[in-house]
Amino acid sequence: MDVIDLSTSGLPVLADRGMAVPQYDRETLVPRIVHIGVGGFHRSHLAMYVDRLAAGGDDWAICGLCLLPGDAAIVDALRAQDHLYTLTMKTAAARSSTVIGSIVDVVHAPTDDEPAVERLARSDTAIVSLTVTEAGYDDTDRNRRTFDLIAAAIERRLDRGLGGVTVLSCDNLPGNGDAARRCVLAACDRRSPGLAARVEVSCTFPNSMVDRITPVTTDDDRRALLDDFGLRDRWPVVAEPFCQWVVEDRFAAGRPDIASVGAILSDDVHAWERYKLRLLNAAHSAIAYLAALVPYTYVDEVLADPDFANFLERLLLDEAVPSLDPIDGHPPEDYVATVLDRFANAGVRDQIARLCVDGTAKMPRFLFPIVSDRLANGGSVERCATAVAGWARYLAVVPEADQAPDAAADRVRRLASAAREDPGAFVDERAGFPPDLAASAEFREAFVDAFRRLDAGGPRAAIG
Ligand SMILES: NC(=O)c1ccc[n+]([C@@H]2O[C@H](COP(=O)([O-])OP(=O)(O)OC[C@H]3O[C@@H](n4cnc5c(N)ncnc54)[C@H](O)[C@@H]3O)[C@@H](O)[C@H]2O)c1
Ligand SMILES: O=P(O)(O)OC[C@@H](O)[C@@H](O)[C@H](O)[C@H](O)CO
Repeated sequence: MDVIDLSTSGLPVLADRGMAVPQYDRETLVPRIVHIGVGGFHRSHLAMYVDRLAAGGDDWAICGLCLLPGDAAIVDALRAQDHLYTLTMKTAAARSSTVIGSIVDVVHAPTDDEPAVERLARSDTAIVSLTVTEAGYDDTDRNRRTFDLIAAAIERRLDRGLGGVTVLSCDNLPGNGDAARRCVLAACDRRSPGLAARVEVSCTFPNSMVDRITPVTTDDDRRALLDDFGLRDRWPVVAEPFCQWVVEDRFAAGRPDIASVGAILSDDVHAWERYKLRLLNAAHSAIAYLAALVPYTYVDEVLADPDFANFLERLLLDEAVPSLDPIDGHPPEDYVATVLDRFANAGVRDQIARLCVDGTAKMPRFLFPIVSDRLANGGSVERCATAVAGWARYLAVVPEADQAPDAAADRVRRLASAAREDPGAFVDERAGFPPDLAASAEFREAFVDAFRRLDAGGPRAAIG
C-alpha cells in the first residue's frame, strides 16, 4: 500500500481503502463557528458534531482560532492537510477511523491581536466556542487576553451594526457558560464603560455538559493509521466511542440543528453537569495521583486492579452519589456503572499523566464540592480525603520535572512538602481548599490519616 499524506486530493484513495471520508462539498461550508483551543477534545467532540451536520446537508463549519505560541504545531499540521484530520474511536476489540472535514480554516494569533479580533468580529461569526481548559478561566494575564479579544470583537460587531454572538464554553467546569460570561463581562469592563451592558443584551452564554474521553495523541496512534490505511496524518485524534453533549438552547445568532446529530438541548444542564463533574471528572482526579504513585500509566490498568476498582467504586457510590440530585429516569448508580465501564476501555489507553495536569484548577471544581456536600449533610469523606492525600503526596515526592504541568502549583507544592512533617498543614485555603474544608476537623483528620498510610505503605495501603 502506498503511503499518502492526508489532503483533500487523497480522500478518494482513503475511501477505497475503507475509511469514512467527507462526502459533502467543503467549499460551500460557512465557518460560522470560531473555536478557541483547537486541542484533542474539540476535534473529537464539537468538530465531529459539525461534521455530522455537514454530512446531513447543513452548511455550518468551524474556523479554529489559536492564541498560544505553542499552538504553532497544530496550526502547521492542520494547514498542511487542508484542515482535515482523522478521528479514531477505539475499544479493546475494534477501532474505526473517519476523516473529519468540518474545520475549514485556522488563524494563529499568538501575539498580534488584530487578526483574532477581526476573525471573531466577521459578519458570518455566530458562535464563539471555547475549550481553553479549566485553568483558562482563572484571572491571569494569559487568560485575560482570550476574553479581552472576545470583548473587543463583540464591541466591533455591535459598532458595525452586527448583532451579538453566542459564547459557548465546552470546558469542564460547573456552570461553564456562566463562567465564560463572567470572564467576558470582566473583559468588557476593562475595555470600555457601557460595553458589558450592551453585551448582556446581545450575546448569550449557554451552559453545557460535554463528554468524550479523549487521550493525548501518541505516535502509536499515528503508526496505526499508517499500518491500517497507509495514511500519514500529522495530528490525528483518538477517543472512546461514547460521546455526549447537553446544552442550553440559548443561541444569540442562530444555531444549526444540533439535536439532529445527537446533542441534547435541555433547560436542566446543571443536573447533568453535576453528574458528569462529580462522577466522571472527580473519579479521574481521585485516581490520577494515587495511580501515578504506583506507578500506573493508563486508566484501564487502574481499573483492572481490583483494589483500585473497589476504592473508586466505593468513593463514587458512598461519597459522590449521595451529593447528587437524581435525574428522573437516570439513576446516578447507572451513571457510575457506565463511568467504570468507560474507564476500563483498554483500547482508548487514556493516560494517567493527562489526568494529573492542572490539579490546582481541577480539585476545587471536581472533588472538593463532593466533600463540601458531605460535610454539610453528613456521611463519610474518607475516600475523597485519601484521593486528596494522593495529590499532596504526588506533589511532595515526585520530582517537579516529572510532574504533570500545573501552572499554579508552586504554592500548593510548598504546602505539600510541609505536609511531610505536619500532614495537616496541607489542608489550607492557600492550597485551594474552600473555607468549609479547611476548617473541618473531620476532613483534616481523614486527610492526615490517609497521608500517613500513604507515607508508611504507599497507595495500596492507603486505599485498602
Ligand atoms: N480531553 C478530554 O477528554 C475532554 C473531555 C471533555 C472536556 N474537555 C475539556 O476540553 C479541555 C481541553 O482538553 P483537550 O484534551 O482538548 O486539551 P489539549 O491540550 O489537547 O487542547 C487544549 C487547547 O487549548 C489551548 N489553550 C489552553 N489554554 C488556553 C488559554 N488559556 N487560552 C487559549 N487557548 C488555550 C491549547 O493551546 C490547546 O490548543 C479540557 O480542559 C476540558 O475542559 C476535555
Ligand atoms: O479535561 P480535564 O482536564 O478537564 O479533565 C481530565 C479528564 O477528567 C477529562 O478530560 C475527561 O476525560 C473528560 O471530561 C471526559 O469527557
